[in-house]
Amino acid sequence: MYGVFLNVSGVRCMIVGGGRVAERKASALLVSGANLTIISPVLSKSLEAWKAEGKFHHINRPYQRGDVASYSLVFAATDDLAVNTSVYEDCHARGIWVNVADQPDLCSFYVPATICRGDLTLAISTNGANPSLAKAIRLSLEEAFGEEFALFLTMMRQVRNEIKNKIADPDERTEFYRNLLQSDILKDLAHQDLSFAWQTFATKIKEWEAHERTACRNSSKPVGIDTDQLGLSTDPTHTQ
Ligand SMILES: C[C@@]1(CC(=O)O)C2=NC(=C\c3[nH]c(c(CCC(=O)O)c3CC(=O)O)Cc3[nH]c(c(CC(=O)O)c3CCC(=O)O)/C=C3\N/C(=C\2)[C@@H](CCC(=O)O)[C@]3(C)CC(=O)O)/[C@H]1CCC(=O)O
Ligand SMILES: NC(=O)c1ccc[n+]([C@@H]2O[C@H](COP(=O)([O-])OP(=O)(O)OC[C@H]3O[C@@H](n4cnc5c(N)ncnc54)[C@H](O)[C@@H]3O)[C@@H](O)[C@H]2O)c1
Repeated sequence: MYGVFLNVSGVRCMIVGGGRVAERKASALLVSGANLTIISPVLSKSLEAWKAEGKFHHINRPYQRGDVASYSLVFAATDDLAVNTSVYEDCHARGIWVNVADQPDLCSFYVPATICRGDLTLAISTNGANPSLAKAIRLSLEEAFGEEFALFLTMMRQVRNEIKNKIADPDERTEFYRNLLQSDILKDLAHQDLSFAWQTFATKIKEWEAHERTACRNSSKPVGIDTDQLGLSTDPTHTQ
């Protein structure tokens, strides 16, 4: 399997079926900004509520052959094997990417269990072998990856260009980020302490600049962050 993240914002997506599985797929698609249509004679309670809020277009009848024609991404999620197979055949004939809830062999893609923290997305797949394991791993990782990662990425987005300009060499940048992640910055953010986090960031930039000046004065030394010289431990449990 080849993992990708799809930009479905505004993309015409269709779900055939309106039960529990359709609801789970719809929820993730709507959060991602998909232009969603659901074909089903019956909708679950949550889907009815989202419909009332105008979140998707509902075609209130059973699937008819060819309904998928103008869609880019399709999910067959009825409880009827024959209907799901027809949806697959219609998509396959038109080169449309299709997910078939009850037949992994017919899927052109699987939906992974996902954790979203702002710009961070973690996706877990078992290649269809055991979705329950994917869910269990998601639940355990959710504890380890809190909202601090969303805050961290918001910060990094803001300073990305500045850092690129300041630290032009890609290897040095990698070293800088590695070093930054060994600092207290994520702990600061876990306590929602943004000003501490920015201070930690500023300290790391100053340390890099000081090192850069030293490197320029002593041209026989290779340019790069020497964590020993800075007194920084490479032990990830070490805190500054
Ligand atoms: C990850 C997740 C994403 C999502 O759907 O959002 C997802 N299934 C989830 C949960 C889940 N699914 C099932 C159970 C009940 C326990 C069990 O039977 O195992 C539970 C657990 C629960 O509900 O607690 C039953 C089930 N699932 C499939 C079949 C058909 C078959 O295998 O034949 C059957 C048997 C139906 C039956 O026998 O009637 C097939 C697929 N399910 C996939 C994804 C794809 C493979 C993903 C991978 O690579 O691992 C794939 C191939 C197609 C697809 O749907 O994309 C989501 C967890 C979200 C989360 O909570 O994090
Ligand atoms: N992939 C997964 O993650 C996963 C998980 C659990 C179950 N399943 C399988 O997925 C299927 C759906 O499960 P569910 O729990 O959502 O079922 P469900 O009974 O809750 O919902 C089925 C839905 O399909 C609709 N439907 C039936 N015939 C239709 C037709 N001709 N056209 C359009 N809609 C039609 C029904 O109105 C209903 O809304 C089952 O076959 C189940 O075995 C897959």
